[in-house]
Amino acid sequence: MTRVSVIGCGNMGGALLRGLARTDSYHLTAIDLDPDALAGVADAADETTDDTAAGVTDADVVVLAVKPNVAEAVLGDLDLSPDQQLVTLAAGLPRGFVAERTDATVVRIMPNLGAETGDVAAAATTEGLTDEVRAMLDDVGEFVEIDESLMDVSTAVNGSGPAFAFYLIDAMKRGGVEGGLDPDQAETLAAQTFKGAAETVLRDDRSVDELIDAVCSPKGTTIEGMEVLWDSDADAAVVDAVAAAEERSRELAEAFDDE
Ligand SMILES: NC(=O)C1=CN([C@@H]2O[C@H](COP(=O)(O)OP(=O)(O)OC[C@H]3O[C@@H](n4cnc5c(N)ncnc54)[C@H](O)[C@@H]3O)[C@@H](O)[C@H]2O)C=CC1
Ligand SMILES: O=C(O)[C@@H]1CCC=N1
Repeated sequence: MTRVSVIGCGNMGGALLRGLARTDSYHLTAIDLDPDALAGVADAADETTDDTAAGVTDADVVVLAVKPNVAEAVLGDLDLSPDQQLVTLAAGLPRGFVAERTDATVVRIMPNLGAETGDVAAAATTEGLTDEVRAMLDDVGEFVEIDESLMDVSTAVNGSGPAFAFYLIDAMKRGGVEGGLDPDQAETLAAQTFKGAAETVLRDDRSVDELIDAVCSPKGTTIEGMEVLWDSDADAAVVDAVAAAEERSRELAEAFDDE
């Protein structure tokens, strides 16, 4: 059983804890200064504490899931040994910045909120990635190994990506509501449609263009909607959103270069 301590049990740390708790492979310690955050993950964790130093002592893997601007202070409270793994997931926080402040083996990852349901899309730096962390990421979804230079774009695509997907689901829902569907039913239909389409892209050998073709019957309904999308800048707006998030990740990283 791998002992995992998660420091910072907010949106991301909480999702990871709940995802790992779905398996029986982990002893989970939740660490946070906020009692409400600890109460929110009490069902998933085996232990909860606001004592960071004590909470990480016996951990095989320590996950640093606090905001980037408090990471340095938290690292100062840790005294980890070389046989421990430190997983950092803060946007923009360079792996080297963390590695300079701990004796533990450090890997940088960019997960997303899908961890909660076992559907994470995560990227991990090849540097510092161990089989123990690979197994953890496997247990909460899918991951790819990348060079750290690609972490900013990964942060945009799969870290921020759920927000972009929520936005698109909401637009689809709005279309349904405008056509007269009940809002709850429209949300179910829109969200389940995105889920099914995502599964198809992941499992089917056909390209996205071929899959679009498979939905478009000749002179049918879909082609009418696709013509509207192809004539719009919808795809360019999504590409721009990814670029803006990527740029912000770079800016966050620059703040650590100055130190
Ligand atoms: N929210 C998301 O979808 C994703 C977030 N991330 C990264 O995860 C990190 C956390 O983000 P969120 O979960 O969204 O933030 P959050 O604000 O929801 O959670 C942060 C938690 O850290 C706790 N905390 C603050 N100082 C602490 C300390 N000294 N010791 C222990 N706990 C402390 C807070 O009480 C809070 O519960 C960030 O670095 C972010 O870049 C990465 C991928 C996705
Ligand atoms: O918005 C953020 O900065 C964090 C990192 C990726 C998702 N949420």
